[in-house]
Amino acid sequence: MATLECNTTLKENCKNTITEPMRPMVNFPPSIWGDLLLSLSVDHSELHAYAIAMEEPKEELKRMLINPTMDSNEKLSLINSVYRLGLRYLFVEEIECQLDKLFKELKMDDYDEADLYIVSVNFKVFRQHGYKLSCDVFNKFKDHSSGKFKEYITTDVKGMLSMYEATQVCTTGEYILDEAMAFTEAQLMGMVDTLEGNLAQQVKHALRSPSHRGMQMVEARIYFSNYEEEFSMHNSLLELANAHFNLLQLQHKEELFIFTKWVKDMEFKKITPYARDRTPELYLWAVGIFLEPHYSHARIIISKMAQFVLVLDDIYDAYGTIEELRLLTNAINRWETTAMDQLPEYIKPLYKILLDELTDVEKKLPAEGRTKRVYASKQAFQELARAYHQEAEWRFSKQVPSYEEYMENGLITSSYNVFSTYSLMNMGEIHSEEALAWYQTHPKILEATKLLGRLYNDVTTFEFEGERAQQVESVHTYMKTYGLPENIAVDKLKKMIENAWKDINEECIEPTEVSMELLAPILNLARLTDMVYRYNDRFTFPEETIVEYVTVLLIDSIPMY
Ligand SMILES: CC(C)=CCC/C(C)=C/COP(=O)(O)OP(=O)(O)O
Ligand SMILES: [Mg+2]
Repeated sequence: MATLECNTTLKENCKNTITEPMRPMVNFPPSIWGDLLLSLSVDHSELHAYAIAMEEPKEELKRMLINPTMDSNEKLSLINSVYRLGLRYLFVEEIECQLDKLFKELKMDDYDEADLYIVSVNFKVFRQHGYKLSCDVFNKFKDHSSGKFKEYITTDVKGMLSMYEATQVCTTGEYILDEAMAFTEAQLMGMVDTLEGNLAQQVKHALRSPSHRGMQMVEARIYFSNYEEEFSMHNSLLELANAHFNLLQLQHKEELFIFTKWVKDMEFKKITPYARDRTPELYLWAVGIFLEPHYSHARIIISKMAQFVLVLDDIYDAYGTIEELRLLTNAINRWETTAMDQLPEYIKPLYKILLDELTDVEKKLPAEGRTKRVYASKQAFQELARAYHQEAEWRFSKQVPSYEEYMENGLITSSYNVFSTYSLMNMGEIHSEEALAWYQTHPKILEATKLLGRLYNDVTTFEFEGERAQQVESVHTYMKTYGLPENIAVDKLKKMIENAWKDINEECIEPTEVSMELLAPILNLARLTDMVYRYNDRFTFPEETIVEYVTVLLIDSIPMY
């Protein structure tokens, strides 16, 4: 566990500080990776071999997807597998065209004879691709005299698992889905220890992380192992998914190497020894936002931004004195090399890297409308620094703000404005104009994702951060503002997290404000939040889950079939 300690002898490091610094210093657990990451190497002939291995099965799959004679349930199940294996981006047009057709032709009585599994898969597939199939399709599984779900479905484990997965795409006011989520979750939890084989693995994983809320690449890897019987009869899908996973892994490995080398060359360990050392974990964050090979440049940028967010977060709430933080905020607001003179010695190198690197990122932005994009990117960092600083002022003056005041600031300290800005600005020429205009309207999906990020982080970490946070987090501000005990406040905030998910889901239903390609990085940020904060702060304490994910996603390949 990280421990909290104060250090009173660092005056010599902070020449501009007049008073004796009392630092809220935290000993974060060290990185477990050692030099392994710098020994990662990629054989380009292997990359090429996987790309070749994908060609034929990809064409075969296109033919299958547009095959007019395939049964509609079978087709939707195939599209489900394609989605879950992280392959959707390869078949966007074919899938859209098929779903359009199937959705238009759909009649509610088509589902009269369908079982729970089929209804649930169809429902999830339509919703995840933006088609609002009514939740009334689940009415027939309810006994209307008792108002409860029919008893017989509890014996259909596969159906209940599928229903549980389907409820994750629900939107506001769909009460039957709220009930179904609670019902299936309780049923599955009650029986998980009695299950065997793949089904046991599937249920265990879904309860740990439902697929709609999971990180796509993790979900794809798990689906590949646990759901073989759902897709392996389509040989081409099996071959494609196998080669695709390994291809992505090699590419991601190479990018991780580049990012790791940058972190080392910039000497972050030396200049920010107080901060968490989380190189592959940060890179995983970037893979979570963008999975596709063509977003390689964006992934590297996101990783670097995450490194800056991480060290800024730790300097603002785990190391800096309030005087130092005032100077730092002021310098970030000025955003010019000469502002460095006003900074304590130990912060100078960090400030210089931040300015240099962001200037470099800006130079690589598409030329058209660059000025506006540069402004938005810089603003995002300046706003973040001001918000971190505001939190620090509250803490240092032992002032607990109202919940509303805290959250107005807390949406910014979620840091998701930085991630979404840099994601949207670096998706290439085609998207950047549309992205910027949309982003400036404060889209609901982004606001909901920021809320989710702030609340999930606080609800999960307030106990650990207790002393250091000085109650400047959502749980205590909510308790104080509304005069509630801790358990009730936590329940209310958890409800808000669920509501935020509903808003996010709603924003992904047609007609959407922008294309799914622009919504995806924001939806993926919400998914990453779920992955990191569902049970504990897996970012600060990565040893349980994140280490496992880094290993399966970036180190171990899947043997070729
Ligand atoms: C979202 C990502 C990947 C950002 C980089 C790392 C980071 C700042 C994690 C949250 O830390 P925290 O739990 O200390 O946040 P806070 O101090 O805001 O509670
Ligand atoms: Mg922090």
